[in-house]
Amino acid sequence: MLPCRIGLLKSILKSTARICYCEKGVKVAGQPSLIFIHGFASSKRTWLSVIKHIPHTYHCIAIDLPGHGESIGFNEEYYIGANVIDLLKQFFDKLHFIEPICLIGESMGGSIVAMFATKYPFDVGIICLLSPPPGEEYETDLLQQLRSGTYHSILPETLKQYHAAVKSLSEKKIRLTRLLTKKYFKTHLHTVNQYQRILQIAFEHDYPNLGETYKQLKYHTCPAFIIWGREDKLCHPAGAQYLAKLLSKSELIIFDDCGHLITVDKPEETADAIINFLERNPYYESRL
Ligand SMILES: CCCCCCCC/C=C\CCCCCCCC(=O)OC(CO)CO
Repeated sequence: MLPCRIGLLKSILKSTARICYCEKGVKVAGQPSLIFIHGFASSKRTWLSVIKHIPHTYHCIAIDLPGHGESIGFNEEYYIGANVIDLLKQFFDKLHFIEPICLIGESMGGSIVAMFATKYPFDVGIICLLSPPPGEEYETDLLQQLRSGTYHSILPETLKQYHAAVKSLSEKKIRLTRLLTKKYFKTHLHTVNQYQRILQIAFEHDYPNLGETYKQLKYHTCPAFIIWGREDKLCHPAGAQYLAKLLSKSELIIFDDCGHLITVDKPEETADAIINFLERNPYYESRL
């Protein structure tokens, strides 16, 4: 089991921010720490299924983003990408990593990884992007629907919407027991308004600039690993090729029988693929 810690930050903004995180292993000289960033309306918990397959010799940290999981004490300013990036920078500085980090982000977390890498290139040694929203050029119907303000496909509020959401985001035959469903409605329903705000702000501020953000990545020389699910209905799989072309040292893997939720559909395969990529891209190369 991963111990949970709270990193208390005197924030750049008025309020005090707390980033809650889980940690496995210790920092190792010559090896990047792996930092996992979850997607929208998710939390560090989604990574546990992946991290349990990462060898103990690696240092892993999974964080809760502002407004998510057990990270608390935020105001709306923290839902603006630039502020999230600076908050993460402060947080990483406090942890005193010995090497440039390996940043791994799923979905919206992947966009955050891309934004972080463009703003603080020297802090980052390797990036892994798991089906990030590829920007307006590659928009799916589902994403268009979200952008126009209909959120139930990822923020279900009724039992029917909940079943439909799970079905469209994952290829796994998840047996929705009453316990699982009850848990969702207990933990999520009261935060629906907050999540809606996060989406509104993201679509207003950062989403329109995603194309530009990804384009800036082409000046980035760190190795980049892109992972996608062939059956992704939310973030278009064409985004995989698009990003792979933009990034100079990139590699791409597309999982069959895999929807948008890669950490649900292919947790072990994801861990294995990331470790394999890291071992084929030794840390010293990323400094060149
Ligand atoms: C904390 C505030 C961060 C603000 C920074 C925003 C930067 C990104 C800009 C726009 C993203 C729009 C979101 C598109 C849908 C994401 C789908 C997604 O994450 O899927 C989840 C399941 O819900 C998978 O785990």
